[in-house]
Amino acid sequence: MTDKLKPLREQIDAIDAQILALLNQRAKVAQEVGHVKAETNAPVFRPEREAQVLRGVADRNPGPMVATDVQTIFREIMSACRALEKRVTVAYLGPVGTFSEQAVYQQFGSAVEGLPCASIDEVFRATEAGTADFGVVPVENSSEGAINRTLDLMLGTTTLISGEVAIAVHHSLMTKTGNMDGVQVICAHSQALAQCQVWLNQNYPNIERRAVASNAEAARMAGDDASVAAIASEMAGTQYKLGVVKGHIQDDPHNRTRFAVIGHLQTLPSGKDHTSLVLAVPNKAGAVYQLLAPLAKHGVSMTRFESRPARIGTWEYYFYVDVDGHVNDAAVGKALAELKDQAAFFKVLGSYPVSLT
Ligand SMILES: O=C(O)C(=O)C[C@]1(C(=O)O)C=C[C@@H](O)C=C1
Repeated sequence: MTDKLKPLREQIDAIDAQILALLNQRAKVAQEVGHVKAETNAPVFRPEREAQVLRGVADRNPGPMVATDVQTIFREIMSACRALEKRVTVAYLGPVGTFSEQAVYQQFGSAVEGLPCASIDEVFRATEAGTADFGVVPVENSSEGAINRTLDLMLGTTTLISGEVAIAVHHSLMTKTGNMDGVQVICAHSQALAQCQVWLNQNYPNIERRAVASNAEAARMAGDDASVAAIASEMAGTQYKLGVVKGHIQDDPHNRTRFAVIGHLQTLPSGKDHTSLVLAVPNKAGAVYQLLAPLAKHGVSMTRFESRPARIGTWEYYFYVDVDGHVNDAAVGKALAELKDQAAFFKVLGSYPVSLT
């Protein structure tokens, strides 16, 4: 056995030496890129370029490595190279261990400075003020729909959406002991309680449920008190030394949350982009139908349509619309110019590469 392993391990050692040399060769080039950017004050993080590199390696991957694993490795390589240029700071809805934090690493890799914030409002404030270079905020969940606070804050922010990232959201029921003995309350963010309600009704109908600021906060509370069970990610459970009572308790096994990366960067076209807009129309019959006509006219597909009350006491709404393409694309540009002419309110939230996941 060991006789057979030895030459194979020698091969792996030799390949690793080549990988290491190549990684550092790449890092030196990235440092040069960093110097060029510093001279012109150009942005270090370029989401469109990173998306193109990640799509490219998946397209060219000969196997047997799985394309998504190759992307994970290259995301980390770019993250480490980027950190040699500048380590970007990214604000997110904390504390440590939230799905928002997971989204930060999914988008930026691990060579990044995470800045946990107490609320979505604070993520916007930190990014607007420049305390953080970017912010990551939840936009919608596949089971529960829009994250209304994020939509409301998008209206008035000076930041732009420069990227999007979607992650699978798997909830676990966890306690200090790994069992439910003596548990009096199940804590989680209201979204997580809603995403697990069928399972909770079936399994623990008589235990009180309490909404808290975040799932990670619930995990922290459970770590302090054996009468509290938390619904959170296993990552948060590890953080607060919890045992898993039951994993994957979300009602939808394909539960996902999409996050927006906000910042001051106008992302360039990557070849596969989305553009987000907010619109309002005068309150009259057929107005919404007419409003969207320019999209059809110029062959621009709408990928999302969401409405929010304008909160001015009348039955008026803001419409959040995502379309395929980038504002710099001719068809999107023409459609948006016509939309703008008709709308009572019009704001482009940003154009950015379509999420890889
Ligand atoms: O191409 C660039 O602009 C780089 O800075 C290099 C690099 C990379 O490592 O490939 C790093 C950071 C950017 O976000 C994009 C790509």
